[in-house]
Amino acid sequence: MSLDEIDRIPSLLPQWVESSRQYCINGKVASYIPELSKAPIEALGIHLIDAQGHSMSAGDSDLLFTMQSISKVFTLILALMDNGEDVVFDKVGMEPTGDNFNSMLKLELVQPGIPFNPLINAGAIAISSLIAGNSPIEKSERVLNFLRVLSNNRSLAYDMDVYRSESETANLNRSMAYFLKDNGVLDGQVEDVLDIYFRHCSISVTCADLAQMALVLALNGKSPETGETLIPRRYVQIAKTFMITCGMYNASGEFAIQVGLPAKSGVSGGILTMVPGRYGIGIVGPALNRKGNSIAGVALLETLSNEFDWSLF
Ligand SMILES: NC(=O)CC[C@H](N)C(=O)O
Repeated sequence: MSLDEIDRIPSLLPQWVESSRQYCINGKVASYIPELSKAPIEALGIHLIDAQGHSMSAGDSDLLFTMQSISKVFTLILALMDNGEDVVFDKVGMEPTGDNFNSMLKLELVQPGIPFNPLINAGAIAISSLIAGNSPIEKSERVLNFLRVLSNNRSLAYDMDVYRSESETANLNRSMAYFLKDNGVLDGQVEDVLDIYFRHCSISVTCADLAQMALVLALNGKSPETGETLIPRRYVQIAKTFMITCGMYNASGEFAIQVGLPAKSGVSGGILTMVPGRYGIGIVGPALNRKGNSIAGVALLETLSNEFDWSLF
């Protein structure tokens, strides 16, 4: 951390959170998964950890929320570690869609059945079928354990209410999964694959958990505590590239211009981002903008990135 930042972040962060919080009223909490609609619309929290383990937080950083699409970054990494690049990129592409995360439009239009990338729902469902394990339960446990290691939090667990709520209402994801199965993209039973997907989306975290996971990516896969390699550098590179090109849905270009950091958002209002080599950052703000990203969270990141010149570009 540069001296300037050490001095300024802790004192400025609370006021930046409060000024960004005012955008919440222009956003909407997701409700297509009924349980998510219970989230507090005015909440905004942030947690930052630097490479030396110093942490800072402000606002509602203790709020628990589900990872949702943020988990897709880590199932991609685990699928790469389990199968290698050739197998994974046989099932999913490497390109942004420009469409909504749950769109089916290009699934049939371009290369039938092959999702454009692993961060849209269709791509992440295909990735769920590539997680190694002898049973759907074992596969889900491997994902949860991987995230427990990366977050350095052994008690990470599912939010079963959100899990059930999504599982009961996921007609669109179900239809995509059956379409993928029909095109030979999914291995195994469709419902088993969907169960793995719903479970990893419903892993419950705080901003500190996201910041810790992000810090591992910021350090190119190394544990901040022990220096041990938790993820091969090549797979971190792939994940970070997808975060830049597709991590903020079809607002990824705008986010790259305004903030310029690899990031992944989720429909519960979480954002995981990092300043490579320096910080892991976790944010929550359940009020979403029209593209589905945390409206206040994006505003807060724009302020931070501009103040400290964090853009990679
Ligand atoms: N954008 C998201 O976070 C979407 C994840 C959510 N579980 C879904 O499939 O719809």
